[in-house]
Amino acid sequence: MPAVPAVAAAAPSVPLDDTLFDRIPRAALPALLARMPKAELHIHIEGSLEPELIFKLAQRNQVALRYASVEALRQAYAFTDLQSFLDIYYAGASVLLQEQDFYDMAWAYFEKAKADNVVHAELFFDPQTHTARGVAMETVMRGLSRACNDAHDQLGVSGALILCFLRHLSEEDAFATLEEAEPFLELFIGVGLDSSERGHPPGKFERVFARAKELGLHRVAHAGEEGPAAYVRDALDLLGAQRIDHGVRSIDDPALMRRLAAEQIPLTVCPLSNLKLCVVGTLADHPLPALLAAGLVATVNSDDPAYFGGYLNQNYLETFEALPQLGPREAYILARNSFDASFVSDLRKERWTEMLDAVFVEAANSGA
Ligand code: HPA
Ligand SMILES: [Zn+2]
Repeated sequence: MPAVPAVAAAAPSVPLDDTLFDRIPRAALPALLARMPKAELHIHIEGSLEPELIFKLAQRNQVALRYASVEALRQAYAFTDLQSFLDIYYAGASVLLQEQDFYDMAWAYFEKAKADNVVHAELFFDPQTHTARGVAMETVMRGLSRACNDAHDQLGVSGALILCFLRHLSEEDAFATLEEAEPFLELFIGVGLDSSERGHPPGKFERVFARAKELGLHRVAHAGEEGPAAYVRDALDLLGAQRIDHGVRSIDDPALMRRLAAEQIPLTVCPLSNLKLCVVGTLADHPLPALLAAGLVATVNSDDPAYFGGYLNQNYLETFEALPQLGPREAYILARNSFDASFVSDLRKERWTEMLDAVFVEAANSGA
């Protein structure tokens, strides 16, 4: 018996007939990847803070930085693991103080998302990083949600917010954060779990995730990025996670792979992040093709694009360039998966799928 199920059982239906993908030459892939509509489901909004904006906000708010210039800061972006990145990421976020700062950061992201033909983004934010510095929960919430509203109205990109608990902090701190966020329940759609994974298993947050469920919130969790496949199973069983962020270490556990495929649990995979944080040695070694071949609902995302070398289209482009197993069919499936795995209505998913189908039919008919 094969270790994992075949792809056909779980893959989304494809437009028209399957030969459509064969009519699209590989040379047309970069333009197609860029042009196709897509959703982004794993982006830490604080990780979209570009060095230029960090310096601008530092000046505006009179915050001292450890780096003398934009160039010096950028040069520090050489990471050996998750923690080496997180240290710089939290330092960068220290310039965010006013509602307008959070707005400016999120608006800058939405402009990049629009350019990448992202139709919908579900943004993680880390309130504890800000409330610990004396910034009010309301300041964070209002700035980010105003940017989401304006992105919808002015750019036609929809956005939703997911509040992440920092897993290196205590359960008590997470509970206090959720309580502080309760007056703003209409401004965010779910909770997540991020920060240092090793030594902080999902079980630590079982009760706070149960409370989030009671409040009617969606639940996602980072698991299996640096931590073991067992953390993915714990995120499902103990936290009731509806999506797994990263999850690439699931590849080590055939039984878990079968479960993820059977239950169609989406994984929000971030290839450039995995490369920059040394989760994989090269993109050519990335498990994305194996995850897709096993019938998992894998998606491509940027994680912390200002730190990891690119926004969403750059992730697609570099990943497809490095992995010849990925072609037009996989591009279609990844975009479809991004819609299917999002927390929106079936009607909206259908609309985006029709747009996606039209782009692929046109690419097949023009042979380019
Ligand atoms: O990739 C990540 N992993 C965990 N926590 C994070 N916080 C921002 N990015 C990440
Ligand atoms: Zn992440």
